[in-house]
Amino acid sequence: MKVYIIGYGAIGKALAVFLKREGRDVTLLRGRRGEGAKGEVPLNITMPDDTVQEAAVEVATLDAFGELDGVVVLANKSFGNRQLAQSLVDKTGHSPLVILQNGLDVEAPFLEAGFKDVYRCVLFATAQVEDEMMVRFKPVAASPIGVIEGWTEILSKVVETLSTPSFQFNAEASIQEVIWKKAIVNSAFNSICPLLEIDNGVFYRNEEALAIARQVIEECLLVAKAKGVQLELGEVLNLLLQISKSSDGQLISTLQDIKKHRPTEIDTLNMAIAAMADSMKIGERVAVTRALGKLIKIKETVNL
Ligand SMILES: NC(=O)C1=CN([C@@H]2O[C@H](COP(=O)(O)OP(=O)(O)OC[C@H]3O[C@@H](n4cnc5c(N)ncnc54)[C@H](OP(=O)(O)O)[C@@H]3O)[C@@H](O)[C@H]2O)C=CC1
Ligand SMILES: CC(C)(CO)C(=O)C(=O)O
Repeated sequence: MKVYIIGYGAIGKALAVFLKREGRDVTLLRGRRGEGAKGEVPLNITMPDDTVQEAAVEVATLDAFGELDGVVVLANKSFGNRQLAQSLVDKTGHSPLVILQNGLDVEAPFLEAGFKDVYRCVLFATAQVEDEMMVRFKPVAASPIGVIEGWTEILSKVVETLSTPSFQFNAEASIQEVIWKKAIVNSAFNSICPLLEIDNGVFYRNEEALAIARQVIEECLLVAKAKGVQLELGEVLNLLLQISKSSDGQLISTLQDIKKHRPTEIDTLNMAIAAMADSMKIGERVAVTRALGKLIKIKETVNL
């Protein structure tokens, strides 16, 4: 199956190089319409052992294609989803749409636009753009993909099509639990670290920062529970500490975005949790999560 990856960023470039090197048919599409021309671009991915994987990948714009027939992977930032859903709705036909993004309800714009074959991936890998042609990539574990709307047979095909030795995926039956667990952890990382202007290791180095993260997690767990997703405090705290240790010294995406004067994904993290809590009339129970999210919104706006 042909693979179209939307989003010429860290994750999109890494995935495209690994697929190309395995001989798969892959095209990287610019997420923002009209930017960039069609052609082969040499991309380099630096692995944790400092070896470099290189491939020339076809890069094109979305408007170069009338139809996208294959697997369509979204590796763009979630704030672009509403506009992308409109650009893609008449192009994808029965092609499965696989969303590789952090956050809650990121699939909503596609479901509302009538997409019928939608899969969600929770990424357990980190990628950082070093320069336009170079990305540093670190796999942490296989990244689970689950069905939002679609079929388990197609899910298996998607997992097989996207997996390579360097970037592995697996099929996950309980994807909502994994989505929530990661989104809760991100609501702590992506708000507290940028506000402190500090790297991800802060939670295992500093007890007071960890105490605030714990408050965020406790609040988010109430919302998850009200949504029918049961998670234990201990398992979410463990994931936070595990990521804090394994990405010690690295800057979370929201802090990188703020430093580069770009919009952030906080609307699909803390602000999404606050909005869900409001809609279930438990808005007053997520005061810390909401306040941290609002501070990020202010930091983002004054910085743009
Ligand atoms: N990098 C990481 O370590 C991790 C990333 N993730 C998630 O993966 C997703 C991709 O992240 P990452 O690759 O790091 O992000 P990058 O910022 O590196 O790349 C994202 C790409 O999204 C596209 N984009 C930006 N704005 C818009 C828009 N308004 N509409 C459409 N497309 C847009 C751009 O591509 P173009 O130039 O083609 O427009 C951009 O290069 C995010 O949801 C992130 O949270 C999750 C875990 C780890
Ligand atoms: C927490 C982390 C680093 C894990 O991959 C992440 O999700 C991000 O960079 O946004």
